[in-house]
Amino acid sequence: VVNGEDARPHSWPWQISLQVKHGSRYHHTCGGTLIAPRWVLTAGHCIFPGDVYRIVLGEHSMSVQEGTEQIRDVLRIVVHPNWNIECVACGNDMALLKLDKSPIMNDSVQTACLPQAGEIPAHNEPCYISGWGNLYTHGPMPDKLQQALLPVVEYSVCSLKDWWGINVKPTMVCAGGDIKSGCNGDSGGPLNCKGSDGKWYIQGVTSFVSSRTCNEVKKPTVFTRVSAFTDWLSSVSNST
Ligand SMILES: CC(C)c1ccc(NC(=O)[C@@H]2CCCN2C(=O)[C@H](CCCC[NH3+])NC(=O)C(F)(F)F)cc1
Repeated sequence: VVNGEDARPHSWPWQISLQVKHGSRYHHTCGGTLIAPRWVLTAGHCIFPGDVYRIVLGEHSMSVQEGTEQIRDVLRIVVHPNWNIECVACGNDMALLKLDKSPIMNDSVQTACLPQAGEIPAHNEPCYISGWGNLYTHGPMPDKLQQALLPVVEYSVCSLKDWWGINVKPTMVCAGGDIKSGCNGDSGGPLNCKGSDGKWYIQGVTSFVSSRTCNEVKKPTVFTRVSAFTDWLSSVSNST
């Protein structure tokens, strides 16, 4: 997250760290969201066949064992059938990970709310991106979970030719577009938007930013729009 701030610890209790095994050690590779006791939602582009993953829940500082961390193995990975790593502009950048067993739900680990099917976040709706992605392009990873307020940019603006043009689809959500943005390592994490009921809904899964610089003006962070995939999400997470 570029130009964000330390999140209050565990204030996004559905945020997870997806970690990949290299040799004998695991390291953070993507964010994700706990959407059901045994299911984590992340980005399709975070998943590489043959890699071994684990999920860390209740995390805040990567360097401090706070005692709130819970680690789970991944039993099954379901990447969206229409995700194509060669075409991030085509969308469908989503994957579901089934945990070997449910984490203990507490103040540091909770499931997130999913939006209604077809619900479109309004222009300028205040949403927060959260993640342990780079603090700036080619910059370091933060130790503590970061967050930044990214106002939603409606599709009619985000698809303008000097914005994302045809690279953005209606199955995506744009947010930000000035000095704050997601950055590499925030992939797969949530776009947290407060509903009129005061609850936080996951309206997006962090998908892409400008390949020139994470916080390029008129290149908002682009998210997979969760409300376009509610049928797929429930069909998979209700399967065995
Ligand atoms: C739509 C198309 C023109 C396009 C637009 C932007 C990009 N961005 C990028 O490639 C930049 C550079 C590093 C990774 N990256 C990204 O945007 C990667 C997804 C890459 C998937 C494709 N390989 N996502 C992230 O870094 C993010 F934002 F989710 F945290 C790639 C393709």
